[in-house]
Amino acid sequence: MKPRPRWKFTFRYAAAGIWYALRTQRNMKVHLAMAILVTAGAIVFHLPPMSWVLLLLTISSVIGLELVNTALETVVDLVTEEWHPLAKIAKDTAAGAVLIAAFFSVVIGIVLFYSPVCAYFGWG
Ligand SMILES: Nc1ncnc2c1ncn2[C@@H]1O[C@H](COP(=O)(O)OP(=O)(O)OP(=O)(O)O)[C@@H](O)[C@H]1O
Repeated sequence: MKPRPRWKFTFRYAAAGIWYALRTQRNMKVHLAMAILVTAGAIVFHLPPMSWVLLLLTISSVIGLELVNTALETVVDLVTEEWHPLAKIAKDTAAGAVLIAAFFSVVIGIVLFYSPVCAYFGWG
C-alpha cells in the first residue's frame, strides 16, 4: 500500500496540479485571465458583497471544473492512447461540463455587472 502523504504536502500536490493545468491547458489560461479581469471590474464598479460571493463562486466553479477536466483527460490518456468511443464520451462530457459552467458564468457576469456599470457611467 502507498504511504499516505503528510498533511502539509497535500497543499503542495494540489498546487502542483493547478500549476500543471495552468502551464499546459490553453482554456485554463483563458479562465484565469477572465477571473482576473472580472475581479478588477468588481473592484472598479463597486459590486455589492452578495455579488462578490456569487462572482467568487462562479470563478471557482469554472476553474475547478477545468481542473477536473484536465485530470479526467489525463486519466483517459493513461488508460488508452488509442481512439476509443468510451474515451471520446468521457472527454466530451467533461469538456461539456466546463462549457456549461463557462457559458452560465458569462450570463451571471452580465446580470451582476449590469446595474453597477450603469450606475458608474450614469446611464438610465
Ligand atoms: N482516446 C480517444 N478516443 C476517442 N476520442 C478522443 C480520444 N482522445 C481525444 N479524443 C477526442 O478529441 C477531443 C479532444 O481531446 P484532447 O485530449 O485533445 O483534449 P483537449 O483538446 O486538450 O481538450 P480541452 O480543450 O477540453 O482541454 C475529445 O473531446 C474527444 O472528442
